[in-house]
Amino acid sequence: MACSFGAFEILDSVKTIQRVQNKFGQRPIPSSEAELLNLSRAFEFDRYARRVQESLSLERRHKFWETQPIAQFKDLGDTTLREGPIDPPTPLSEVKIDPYNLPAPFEWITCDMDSGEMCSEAYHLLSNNYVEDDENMFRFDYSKEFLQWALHPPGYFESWHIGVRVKTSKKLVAFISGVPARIRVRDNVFLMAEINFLCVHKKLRSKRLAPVMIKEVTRRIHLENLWQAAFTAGVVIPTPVATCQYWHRSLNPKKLIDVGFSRLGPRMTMSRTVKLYKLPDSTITPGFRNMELRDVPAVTRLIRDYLSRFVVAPDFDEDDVEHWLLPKENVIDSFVVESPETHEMTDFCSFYSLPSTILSNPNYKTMKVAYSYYNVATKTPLTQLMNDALIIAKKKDYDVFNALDVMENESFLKELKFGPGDGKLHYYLYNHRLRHPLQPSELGLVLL
Ligand SMILES: CCCCCCCCCCCCCC(=O)SCCNC(=O)CCNC(=O)[C@H](O)C(C)(C)COP(=O)(O)OP(=O)(O)OC[C@H]1O[C@@H](n2cnc3c(N)ncnc32)[C@H](O)[C@@H]1OP(=O)(O)O
Repeated sequence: MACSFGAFEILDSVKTIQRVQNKFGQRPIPSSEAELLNLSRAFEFDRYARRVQESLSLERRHKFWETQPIAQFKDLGDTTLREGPIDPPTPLSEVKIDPYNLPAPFEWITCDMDSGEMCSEAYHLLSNNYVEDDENMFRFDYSKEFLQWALHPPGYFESWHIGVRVKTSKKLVAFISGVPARIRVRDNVFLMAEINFLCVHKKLRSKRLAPVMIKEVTRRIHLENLWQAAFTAGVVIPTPVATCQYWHRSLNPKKLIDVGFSRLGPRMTMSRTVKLYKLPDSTITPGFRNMELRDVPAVTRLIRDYLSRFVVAPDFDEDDVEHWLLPKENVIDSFVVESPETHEMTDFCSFYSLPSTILSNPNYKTMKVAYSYYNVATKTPLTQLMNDALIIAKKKDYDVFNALDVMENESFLKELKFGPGDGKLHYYLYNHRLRHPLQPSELGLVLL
């Protein structure tokens, strides 16, 4: 069961307790009324501290995660712990050579995602077993093209695309993947792995297969001399570096209401709702156009400059920008604003395509969903730029446009009629400790 205190509340209370305790350390004997009041407050804080401690001990144990080099809940608020890598790299000669043991019926495979057959198998595993919403109404349906794109960035390692098969039937029943990425945390750039697409077939859940898969991908990453990783998850494990929220902008409100993704607001009719979310037919920013290969150097400059202001962000070079941001049909859409007069590249926006399967609706099978990716506005107001992105997404027949509250997204969400979702997305770093959890606006990283 999840703890009744959120990680941030706990950190806040621990920090407050420490502040009060530090004060008392300097002034041993309270005499004035004010000091007595402070003392009684301190007792309250003390009680609160005990409650926090108790709730932490009641908190479900994390048998696996407690053994891993990640910030633990009990470390929250401990300002004596150093920021940065938790464990030093081990000599490569000491990294385990053999794969971890799987239960006897299963075997490891390395997935060649260039092979149509392999990619199809991974696609089918994920489209039937990957992430669902809390009510099991929708399930992510990453396309094959998307998976190939997501798993083949510059310098990728095929050995980090890992499957588990049933030995006898050869059926693929689990998957996990990593890709390399340079990620800057404050002033230091780390070569990390981004971990994604961890999936165990529904029939094999709760059998502790996930920890073996995580250990195996870790081993294979260590063999390439990488020691840090970044990932996101909907679940809370020790310890999020940030907790973000998804916001949704209806593009096709009627369908979204019909399939139960959204509800008709109070005192709203369907026709008023449709009108509320209506968008212009074409974009309004002069010089707004699709990004092309020739734009890679200018987009790289724009994006590097922009991302430098966040605490955690990718360290993109031109190869990364070409891979991650050049448009790819039904995978990634990217746009630049090129000044019609000076031909200077002033702004950039992008979204990726991740449909969801609609589970058990008689009329609709799929929901077309665009996800805000990286956006940089230096001349055009960000809200206007994102409105143009919404216009394009609508023209491309997306049903909804999602955005996290990372980077500067908060500044446009309400004005552009995004509504807050109920799901949270937690960001994690493996083998890297941050002194404090971050605000979503301090994050310059979007993981797929
Ligand atoms: C240096 C390099 C390092 C590289 C590695 C970096 C770390 C990468 C980490 C992975 C990043 C993945 C990023 C993504 O892809 S996030 C997407 C995750 N996938 C899904 O949600 C798809 C649907 N669900 C499933 O397929 C299964 O429920 C999964 C496979 C998720 C768990 O399978 P199952 O339900 O059958 O459980 P179990 O009995 O085998 O194992 C239970 C243990 O697993 C821990 N658990 C459960 N879910 C997650 C989760 N999302 N991240 C991390 N840990 C998770 C859980 O707390 C417990 O440990 P502990 O609480 O007892 O300690």
